[in-house]
Amino acid sequence: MEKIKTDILVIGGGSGGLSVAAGAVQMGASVVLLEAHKMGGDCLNYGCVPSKALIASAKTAYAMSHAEQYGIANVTPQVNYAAAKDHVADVISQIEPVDSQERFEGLGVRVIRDYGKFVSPTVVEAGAHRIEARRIVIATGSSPFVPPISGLETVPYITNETLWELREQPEHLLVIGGGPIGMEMAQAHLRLGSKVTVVEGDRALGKDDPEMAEIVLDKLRAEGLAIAEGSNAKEVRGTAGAIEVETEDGTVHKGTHLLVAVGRKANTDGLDLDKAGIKTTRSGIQVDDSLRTTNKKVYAIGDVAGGLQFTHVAGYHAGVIIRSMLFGLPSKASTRHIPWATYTQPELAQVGLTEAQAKKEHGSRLEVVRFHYSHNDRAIAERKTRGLIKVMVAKGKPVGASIAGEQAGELINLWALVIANKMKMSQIASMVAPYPTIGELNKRAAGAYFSPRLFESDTVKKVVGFVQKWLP
Ligand SMILES: Cc1cc2nc3c(=O)[nH]c(=O)nc-3n(C[C@H](O)[C@H](O)[C@H](O)COP(=O)(O)OP(=O)(O)OC[C@H]3O[C@@H](n4cnc5c(N)ncnc54)[C@H](O)[C@@H]3O)c2cc1C
Ligand SMILES: NC(=O)c1ccc[n+]([C@@H]2O[C@H](COP(=O)([O-])OP(=O)(O)OC[C@H]3O[C@@H](n4cnc5c(N)ncnc54)[C@H](O)[C@@H]3O)[C@@H](O)[C@H]2O)c1
Repeated sequence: MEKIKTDILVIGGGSGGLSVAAGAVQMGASVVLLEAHKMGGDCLNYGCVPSKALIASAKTAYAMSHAEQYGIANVTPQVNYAAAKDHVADVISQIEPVDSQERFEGLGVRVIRDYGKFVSPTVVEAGAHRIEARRIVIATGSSPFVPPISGLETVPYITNETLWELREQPEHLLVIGGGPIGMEMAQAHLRLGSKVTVVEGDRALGKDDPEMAEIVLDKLRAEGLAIAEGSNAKEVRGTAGAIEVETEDGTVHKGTHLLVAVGRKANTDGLDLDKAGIKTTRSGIQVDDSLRTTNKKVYAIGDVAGGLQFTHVAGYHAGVIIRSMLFGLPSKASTRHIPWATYTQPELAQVGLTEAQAKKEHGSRLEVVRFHYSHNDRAIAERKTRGLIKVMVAKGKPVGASIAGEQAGELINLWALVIANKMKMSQIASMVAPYPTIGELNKRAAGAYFSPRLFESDTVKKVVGFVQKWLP
């Protein structure tokens, strides 16, 4: 058994772990990184990257069959599902070097490709290595949650881990779960030519503002997606190619393939957390505001910490703990300014408070401004007028923004900056945006906030009238 002493030990080489390792080693700490499976974790190998690559194939197919509105004949795309998966694999391979063992070793990180488990509060064992560290970071991510649906264990089903290996195009894909994974993959498959049925126990895209989610769901339905909401899957049966999902109300949905996307389970099994005095909750490892576990020398970040589960959150967490681990400075994680986006078309994005949350928090002080995509010239030119931006404002400052529409995931960036820095609506209104861009929507939302103050105010009218009388 090789004994290693290090400043920082990172368990898990995904979005969170790699960010900590790269940052810490480049600032002078000695770092050991354990990765039991693939460098890059879920995002690169089974999550964000492959899903967005498949969405790109699906968008292309959809554009080909909906070209007529631009004066180009519609064509039926000849989809080669296996080739689309080759495209997905190629995209992963282009990004892979950034997360590779070679790159991290080049930075000075000692990378051990083995599974880590605690043997004491400051010592972790990984294969033939025993690593003692001053600070330990658990960044082991999450895995697909397999729900206790009767019969599921007997039926072949796909998760986000196995979807990318599937080469035969599903004739009819059944999706259990209408969250971001379910809806992104449902629309992608629909546009690639599969029939798709989503079975959702509650409300599809249920973590987002219902008014905004409905804009996206309307479009998905119009494209031909079958979405059964309020339909909890109770039983699954059948064999490969002939699968049935029965919901609690007795409805039976039939399909050829089944994708299960009902949320995530934190990867804590096998870490022997009890040997290090680390407690867990139902959603993951218990952490305080500074992302410390119940063992003060151990931090947990990213999906395993059980909060918002996004790559940019794992990266943000890395920054928060580097400040405290390397410089001993107080550092707290907040969720207030964290945006997210779902990459259906139209996209759905959120930062800060939703309208309902803002009403609860700010009551009568809250003003909600809305601006529709149908008034944006670029959206009209592109024929992408389905969409809405909604900004929640309290005392002149945005406290939340929700966007459904073309490039919502890009547009939300501005509001993430504004909310993170507690900026005012007047600062957005003073921005000059190039014409004609979809991005003008952001400025027009600020305009919608000020318009009534300027154009419907008797005082303004009186002042202008008075000045005009006297101006030479
Ligand atoms: C289909 C899908 C699409 C997604 N799309 C997006 C998106 O568009 N945008 C977005 O922001 N987020 C997206 N996400 C979420 C994103 O992938 C995760 O939030 C992110 O990967 C979490 O990073 P992490 O570092 O916490 O965990 P991971 O990236 O999963 O990394 C954890 C790593 O730890 C390793 N590991 C686990 N246990 C051990 C152990 N004991 N010893 C050693 N190594 C271990 C694992 O092998 C893994 O490599 C998506 C997720 C899925 C499933
Ligand atoms: N664009 C992105 O950033 C992106 C994309 C995909 C995933 N992700 C991340 O991955 C996480 C997990 O995504 P997800 O979609 O698996 O989870 P989710 O928790 O967001 O959604 C799961 C859905 O499944 C439903 N459900 C649960 N049990 C059911 C049952 N028996 N029958 C029918 N419906 C059932 C739930 O009501 C819920 O709506 C997300 O929360 C997000 O953090 C992000």
